[in-house]
Amino acid sequence: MWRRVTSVSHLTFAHKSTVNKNACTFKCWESFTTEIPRKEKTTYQRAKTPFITFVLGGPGSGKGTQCMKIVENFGFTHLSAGELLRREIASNSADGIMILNTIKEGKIVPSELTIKLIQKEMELSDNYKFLIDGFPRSEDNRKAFEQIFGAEPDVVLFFDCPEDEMVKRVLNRNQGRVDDNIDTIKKRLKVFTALNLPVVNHYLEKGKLYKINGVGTVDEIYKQVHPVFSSFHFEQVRV
Ligand SMILES: Nc1ncnc2c1ncn2[C@@H]1O[C@H](COP(=O)(O)OP(=O)(O)O)[C@@H](O)[C@H]1O
Ligand SMILES: Nc1ccn([C@@H]2O[C@H](COP(=O)(O)OP(=O)(O)O)[C@@H](O)[C@H]2O)c(=O)n1
Ligand SMILES: [Mg+2]
Repeated sequence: MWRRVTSVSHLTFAHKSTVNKNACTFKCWESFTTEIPRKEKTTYQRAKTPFITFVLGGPGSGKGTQCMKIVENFGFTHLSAGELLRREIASNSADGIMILNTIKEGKIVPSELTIKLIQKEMELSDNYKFLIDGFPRSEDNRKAFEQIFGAEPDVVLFFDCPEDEMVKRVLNRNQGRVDDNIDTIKKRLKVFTALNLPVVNHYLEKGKLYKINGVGTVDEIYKQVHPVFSSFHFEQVRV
């Protein structure tokens, strides 16, 4: 039996907060003690602390595609920073035009704005497992997240893919995105090398980085991803 907990600011990130312990609140679920604890329930479920995965990689490296498989298998909530920004453009918000121009130029939207959108989605969610896809894309993104959330990610996935493969995939993506053209992709690749790789190196040094070879079929790549999450002993949604 499950009951909903509406205010859990006292639980949030308390175990790993270094900056701002009460910065963010979440909804989550708590089990009654009358239920016999099942063996596979994890420390994370019992502690009810958010489990945060950052999903990094260049444009077209396969982040979104692999996130869908992680959601299917492990029940994560997928938050794509790019999707949240595109949704903001579509809603004609005050920042819409600035976001659109930034995306067309392949540049990075101000961190506080992107983090506000991520934070809102996390607060609306009843889940505690989050995939934050396409974030942080710069050291500024990373530092602002740590400052605002008072926490670091539990896992950082990095999809390593050669530029020519990424360009090919983006140009074939066919989702009507304003940035899926050769001019923007060239700019995005430069921004990726200059701003995103330092973030990758940061997490490598911290021992949190799982580097995945992003070349191969979707299933071949997922075979490398799956053990990362199995090792945390989440209940699998689907085998
Ligand atoms: N392993 C793969 N091999 C070939 N194409 C892929 C692979 N993974 C994803 N794609 C395709 O490449 C494009 C970019 O993938 P996507 O998941 O959107 O990447 P990202 O989110 O990193 O930009 C999509 O059209 C997707 O269907
Ligand atoms: N943290 C982020 C993520 C995306 N973005 C913007 O959104 C664009 C598209 O991001 P995305 O994650 O959807 O792109 P893909 O890597 O999926 O192709 C980026 O090129 C940036 O302009 C950002 O400014 N900051
Ligand atoms: Mg994507």
